[in-house]
Amino acid sequence: MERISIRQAIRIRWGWKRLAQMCGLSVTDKMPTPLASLANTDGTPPKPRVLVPALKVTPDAFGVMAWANCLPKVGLAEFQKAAPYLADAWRMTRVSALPGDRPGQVLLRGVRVDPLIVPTVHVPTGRPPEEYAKWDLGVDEFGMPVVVPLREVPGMAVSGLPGFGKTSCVNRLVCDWAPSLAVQFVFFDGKVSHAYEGDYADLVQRAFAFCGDDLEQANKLLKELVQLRRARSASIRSVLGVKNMWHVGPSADWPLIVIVIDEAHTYFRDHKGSDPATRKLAAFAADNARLTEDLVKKGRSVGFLTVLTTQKTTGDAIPTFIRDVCPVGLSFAQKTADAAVAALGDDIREWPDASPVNLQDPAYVGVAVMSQHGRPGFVRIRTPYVADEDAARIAEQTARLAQHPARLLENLTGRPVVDLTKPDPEPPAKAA
Ligand SMILES: Nc1ncnc2c1ncn2[C@@H]1O[C@H](COP(=O)(O)OP(=O)(O)OP(=O)(O)O)[C@@H](O)[C@H]1O
Repeated sequence: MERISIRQAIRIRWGWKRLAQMCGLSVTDKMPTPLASLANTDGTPPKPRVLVPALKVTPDAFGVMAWANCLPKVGLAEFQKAAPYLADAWRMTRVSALPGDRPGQVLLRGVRVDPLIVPTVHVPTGRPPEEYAKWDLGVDEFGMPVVVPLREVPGMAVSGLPGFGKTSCVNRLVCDWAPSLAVQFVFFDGKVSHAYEGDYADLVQRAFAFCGDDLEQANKLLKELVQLRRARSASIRSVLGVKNMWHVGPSADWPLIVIVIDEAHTYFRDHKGSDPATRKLAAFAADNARLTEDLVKKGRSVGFLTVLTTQKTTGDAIPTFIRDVCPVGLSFAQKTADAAVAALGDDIREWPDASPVNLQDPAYVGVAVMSQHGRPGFVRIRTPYVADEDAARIAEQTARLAQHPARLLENLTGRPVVDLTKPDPEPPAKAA
């Protein structure tokens, strides 16, 4: 693939001067340079010069990256307008024009093969990540890496039809972060009753707690987590000396707690019926939603990140008061436009090309849609597959790093984590 791209890059470089002029990416400079004026001794008017943007082309497996310098009246907008013609001339599936690495530069990304339909595999290295809370998701439709910073993010919702890669996507995050002592995991898997049955059978070794589809057990574990959240909130100033953990970053003593709630609808779904058993389930579901809301709404500054995955993020699956406070939303294929709106917000209606409804073809297993960071619109991402053996290897290698954050906090404060059933402790009296 790369060899073909090298040949294409050479052809692009050779033909650039002519093509740029034909695509309107040139300017005519009528004013002679001082050197031309000096050289002009016979008095004839100097010829105008045609300037084309300088171009540097680099090939890679998907196609080429080309950096072009802007000229007067030839800027990003002109390159964006010319992109479809460049794609045809360069024999590319798509060419995009983006701002370059520095002002006055434009990056042209040409892809020969569509990166979205080429499945990729990620083999976790087993080394701690260089940066905390950085989520490498995969590549976008132009083969460019997509990274989501999850610092200060309290929650995210991953949705999509069954079998389109939600679990594999979350697996990657867990495998990449598992080698760090500054991250602790807890898994809820609403699809199974016991950890050994489901997708988390191997990863569970790296978690400090696990819960299956039992609503009562989930309620107990969520209560413990809220208890821990409250204990952290009460002691963060005295232990870390700051009000927000992200100002100092997570550490082995005060780790980032990643709560993965897979098949989240299991825990929150409303149970209709008047018999005592159904009423009990409904009460647990309502309480689980309330506790999860607490973790998402109040957990950010004390180091909680809640990851909810479900097939549909409509209000009946994840209560809207939880979904709407998750700043990051990712959607794999969806069946209906309403499901796409629930997952990605109303804006997706204005970007029909990017809608996850178009991803129902099996070629798009592992492809997700996310809103662009700091820009309008949406990005489609090819996420890599993480093999079960690799996930198992990482979990086994890092199992000894799993520690209960409540015990870690008790070591720091010398006090047991407060009981949720007791009222809030009085705030410490202000120093005179
Ligand atoms: N990124 C990917 N690239 C290629 N194939 C993938 C990818 N992710 C998943 N798959 C394939 O799809 C199958 C189902 O993936 P996964 O379990 O992650 O889906 P899911 O959306 O979590 O489904 P469910 O909702 O049923 O749990 C995997 O066994 C794998 O074969």
